[in-house]
Amino acid sequence: MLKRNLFVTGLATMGIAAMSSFALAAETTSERLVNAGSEAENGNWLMVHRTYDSHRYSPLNQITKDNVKDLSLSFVTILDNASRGGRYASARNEGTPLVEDGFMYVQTGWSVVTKLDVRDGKVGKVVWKYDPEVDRQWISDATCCGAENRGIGLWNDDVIALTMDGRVMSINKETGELNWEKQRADKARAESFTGAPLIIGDTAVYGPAGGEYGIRGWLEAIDLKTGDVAWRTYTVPGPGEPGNDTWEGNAWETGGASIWQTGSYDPVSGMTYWGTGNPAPQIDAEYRPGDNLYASSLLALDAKDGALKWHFQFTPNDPYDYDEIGDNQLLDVTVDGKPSKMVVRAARNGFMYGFNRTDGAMTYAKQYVEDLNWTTGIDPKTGKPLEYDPKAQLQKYVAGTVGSREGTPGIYCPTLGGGKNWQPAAYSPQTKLLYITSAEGCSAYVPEAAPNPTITGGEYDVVKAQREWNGRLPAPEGTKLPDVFNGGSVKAIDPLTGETKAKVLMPRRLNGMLATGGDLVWGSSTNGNLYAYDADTLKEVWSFNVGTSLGGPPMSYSVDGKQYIAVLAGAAPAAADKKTVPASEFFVPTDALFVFALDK
Ligand SMILES: O=C(O)c1cc(C(=O)O)c2c(n1)C(=O)C(=O)c1cc(C(=O)O)[nH]c1-2
Ligand SMILES: [Ca+2]
Repeated sequence: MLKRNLFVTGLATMGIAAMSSFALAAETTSERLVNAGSEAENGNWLMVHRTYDSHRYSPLNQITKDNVKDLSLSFVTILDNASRGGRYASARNEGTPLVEDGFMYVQTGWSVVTKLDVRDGKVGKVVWKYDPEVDRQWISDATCCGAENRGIGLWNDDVIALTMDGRVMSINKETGELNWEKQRADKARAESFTGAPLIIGDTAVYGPAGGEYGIRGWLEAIDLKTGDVAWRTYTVPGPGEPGNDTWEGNAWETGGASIWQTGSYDPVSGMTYWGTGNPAPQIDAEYRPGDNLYASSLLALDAKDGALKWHFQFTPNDPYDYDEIGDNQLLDVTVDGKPSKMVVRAARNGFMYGFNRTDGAMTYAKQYVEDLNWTTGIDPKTGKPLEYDPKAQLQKYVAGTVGSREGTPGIYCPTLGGGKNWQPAAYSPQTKLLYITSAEGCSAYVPEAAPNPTITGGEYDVVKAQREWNGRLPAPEGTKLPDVFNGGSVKAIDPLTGETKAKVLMPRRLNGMLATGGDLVWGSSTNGNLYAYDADTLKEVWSFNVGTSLGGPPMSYSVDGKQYIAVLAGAAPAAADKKTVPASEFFVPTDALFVFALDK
């Protein structure tokens, strides 16, 4: 296959003297990544959640509550035609741009990587583009959610990027040339890569999406010096391994527990924290009696060898599609006068959880969504939902919330998509609050028996399986959903207790959060708006509509002392977006970068 590399500046043909005028980017060493939150890196954003603790906090404070009214658009770069394909109206560019010393790196839906020179603040100059020429038809036909990307990584002189059709690529940062690529996800099983890799030491850590159609999930580290696999840990235990008995028969082989949002890393302990997706099939638990470890769980692993140190399962035998892939914030705090190392997580099942991140002991679980009906609470001792029955093979939770193949819908809140989904949270060390964006409301579905038994068995035609079956049917006409608020929210939560301190309700959740040093919190929407909120009150203090659906969460960087806010467009508008921005109905999905700064 021909690989297209467009060296836009023509750098390759210039002399050495001319080249020296291009400030060669410094190496992204592992030391810099460990210190990505230090003052020396204030202007940079070197990994998808900015720092290993996943705080998505930029200390830049030029833009404040008082002057944000003067924020304006600095430049726009169209990155591609909208990554349309197959069943989907557009790509979902859910990535966070990375910025290192005035150069930006982004990846869009069809896995194309672009390097831009953003130093002059007036235009995003494309330096190079690398197009891995992914199998677009396969992506459109066989993946659950279309052409999606949640970001990339930087390691030394290279960009580390994953493709939706399952490759790990190392691309030279200066030249945009491919160093090497490895096919790591199994297309025959519909494994694909949608989450960003996490660079730890000389490895990249990542795992595949594909939990909707029966993969056996895994997390893997690749040695970036050699391209060899350093370790792979399956997120569903095999025969003889602890937890395999939580799957009836051979259901473990296609048990899901995929990985599609990037984990966190504690460089002091060497532990890395990742969430896993739903057990497969997503709604119909009758295919997989048992708790289904380690699906819908938080895993703590040794980053050196992938050994599982502890796990916590949020929704055992999950009958709601409550994937728990979401981001996890690491916090070093003082509780009752004692230092405490925590990991916190707003779970898709509607509860905010705190854990001791050394041993996994749950410190609290508190409801954060407006409405939740599938359980009456979480047992503070066991961490299990109160209705959990350790002897049952199929959990029923609160009556009426789990549907049956016979046609009774399960009516449950939060919705199938959560609660909080992949859209990442941000934590501000100034306000000591965690900012999340969540869906509010309820869903109703009927589990759908597979038309033939092989469809859940792994040896199937993934494209045919996608067309024939998605494991659930809409509830029968006339089914009444609980009469509750239906939409989205942004909430400020005290991560030590799970208590909600401020909130704003809206028709649809945002694409993830950013917190900045000027006491602002930022979010972007498929309605085309970039929003700034007061970090204390969540009062909206500024917004701007870009005229096309934004897809990714915002980030912040600086060049020569000037602070910028950047965000990716590339998504389809939703019906609810019309409530806030009527014109969104006619938005044309566009793969683009929007960058803002104070106009002075
Ligand atoms: O189980 C999986 O492997 C898997 C993968 C993905 C994905 O990679 O986008 C999503 C989901 N599940 C999912 O359940 C879900 O709600 C979802 C939303 C989105 C999105 O991009 O907005 N992706 C996914
Ligand atoms: Ca899923």
